[in-house]
Amino acid sequence: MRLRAAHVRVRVPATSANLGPGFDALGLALGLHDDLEVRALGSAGVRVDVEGEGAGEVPTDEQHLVVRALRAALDHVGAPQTGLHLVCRNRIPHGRGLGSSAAAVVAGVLAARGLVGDPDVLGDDDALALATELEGHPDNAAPALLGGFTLAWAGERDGGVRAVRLPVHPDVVPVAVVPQQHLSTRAARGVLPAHVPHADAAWQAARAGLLVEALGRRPDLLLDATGDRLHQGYRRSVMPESLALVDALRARGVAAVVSGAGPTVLALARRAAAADGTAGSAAGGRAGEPDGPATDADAAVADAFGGVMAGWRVLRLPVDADGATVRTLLD
Ligand SMILES: Nc1ncnc2c1ncn2[C@@H]1O[C@H](COP(=O)(O)OP(=O)(O)OP(=O)(O)O)[C@@H](O)[C@H]1O
Ligand SMILES: N[C@@H](CCO)C(=O)O
Repeated sequence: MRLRAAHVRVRVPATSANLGPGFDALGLALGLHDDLEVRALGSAGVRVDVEGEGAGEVPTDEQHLVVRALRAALDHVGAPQTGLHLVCRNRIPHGRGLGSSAAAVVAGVLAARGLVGDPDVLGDDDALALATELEGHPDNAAPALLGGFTLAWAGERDGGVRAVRLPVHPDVVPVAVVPQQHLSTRAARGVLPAHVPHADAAWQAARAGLLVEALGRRPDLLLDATGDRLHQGYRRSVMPESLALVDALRARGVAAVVSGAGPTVLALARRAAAADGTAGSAAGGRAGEPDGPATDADAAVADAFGGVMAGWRVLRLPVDADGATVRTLLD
């Protein structure tokens, strides 16, 4: 096995996992992306340049998550290691529940796919298995890789990770309400109990099934379909403001959930019937950030803030239908 390409460009979407009832299983790709450029160098070693999210915070050596995933993928397929120069242009906030770590892992795996340049190597199944192994759970990795709304599970016979894409109704607009506060997934998983009541598991199973129907064909059912009893309540102590916002939005009829391991709140809103063309967002997203169409949740989001959540950003994002992409550059 040899490397057939020396310069590749990768784009990976943000993702929101769980979506309420689908803990560690359901996920949605969002129109907010990290871009990565990788050059294989003749010399050994690694150089990492980071712009945007994570700049000055993430390691810029062999410990960088994209580098670790890329090297793991090269080893996995028996390709040679190489010197690397990475340029990371990051837009996905870190430690906020928008799948930044899965995006970094998937970016590294797809960069390896591009460098190897063999269509039979590191296909989607293999890439998902490897990304899941590195990330620990598949619910962000699957939509980051495949795009859209995904369901991931462990196969009955071999335990291997599988994923399918499910339809999303075109009226659905995900609205991410993103705090400044970081929370690591590790910390948010640390407060979960080892066991949950059987009645809660049964209650949740109905909602997880309903969510597939609601997101695909019946957005009017999204409020019922996004209920959760298996993780969000247990996490209240480590993200009280997020859960207060979820409660306030749900009380106003908005299908709000904790995005991934939080603390971002995700509302699965609907495109407003008569879009008023209003740009901007309830709490003022930053210049240059994506800002989708007006939704039926905008007034509730503005109202639920109550003036106490300064610094939170509201991002109306499209669903990303493409998933991760890799291109080989000739130079
Ligand atoms: N683009 C990146 N480059 C390098 N390291 C990254 C990158 N993105 C994330 N990381 C690492 O992953 C950490 C965040 O991962 P974590 O799983 O805690 O949160 P998340 O992935 O943003 O949220 P969630 O898993 O709940 O969606 C960062 O603090 C950083 O160490
Ligand atoms: N299912 C995961 C998503 C975060 O990566 C969790 O909630 O811990």
